[in-house]
Amino acid sequence: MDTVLELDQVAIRLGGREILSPTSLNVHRGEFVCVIGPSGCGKTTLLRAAAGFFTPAAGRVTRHGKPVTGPSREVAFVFQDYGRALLPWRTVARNVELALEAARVPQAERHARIDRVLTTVGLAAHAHKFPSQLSGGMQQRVQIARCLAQQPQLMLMDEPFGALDAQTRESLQDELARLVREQGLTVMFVTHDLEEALYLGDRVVALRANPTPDKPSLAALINVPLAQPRHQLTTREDPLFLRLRRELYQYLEH
Ligand SMILES: Nc1ncnc2c1ncn2[C@@H]1O[C@H](COP(=O)(O)OP(=O)(O)OP(=O)(O)O)[C@@H](O)[C@H]1O
Repeated sequence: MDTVLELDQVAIRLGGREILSPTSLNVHRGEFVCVIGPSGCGKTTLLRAAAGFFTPAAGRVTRHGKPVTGPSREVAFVFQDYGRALLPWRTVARNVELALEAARVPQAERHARIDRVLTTVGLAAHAHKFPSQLSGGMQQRVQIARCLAQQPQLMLMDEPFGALDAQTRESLQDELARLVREQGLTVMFVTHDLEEALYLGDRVVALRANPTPDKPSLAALINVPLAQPRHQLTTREDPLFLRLRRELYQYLEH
């Protein structure tokens, strides 16, 4: 199996406190791994360590077998706060273009690439609008389009749908799942919503807050062998979904 990301006994200390106790985890190509856990348990910290934003106090992070020493253009980050992630004075197309500018893609190739990713997320007709003219869900799709334009090896998503209403959240979940299937994306996705993690993930990592030597950060790592494509009604009613939900709930409680 092609391992994109490997965390080997990674510990993170911040402000003199061990936020993440030694944690090991592999993410394979084309895999969707969700990270859940109570507020403050270190989900974002784990994602940032994977992105190379933090130097681990112990252990090592490797991508395709090479040590991660800092941020890379091969990794795209999607933030919950789309309002701050997008530049309000740039149109949708020009916001997507930021990724191509950073990658020094020649001007002549940019238009076609922008058009392609905006079509992928259903925003081709809105290319010339400004973020303030779009709904929250559409703005989040612009952020996702910008990441796709980057053609990353790994997409790190930090509660990307946390600020959206329930209906928009469900349609974006399905859109993201489709993109991942069609484009073979590799995703690490943080959420505090256990059901969202099970609905989207091939595997779910559960972290616990306040780790101790006998209760480390990694509370559980479970496989989610639910059939693809998933469906908002039938998947969530599937007895396996309900059993895994109960299992994860118990891990997080204790
Ligand atoms: N730069 C930093 N310096 C010191 N402490 C930090 C820093 N960044 C995060 N922390 C602390 O690390 C802990 C974990 O934070 P993190 O944001 O990773 O948690 P989380 O699980 O993503 O939380 P939430 O679900 O609330 O977003 C928190 O107690 C936080 O206060």
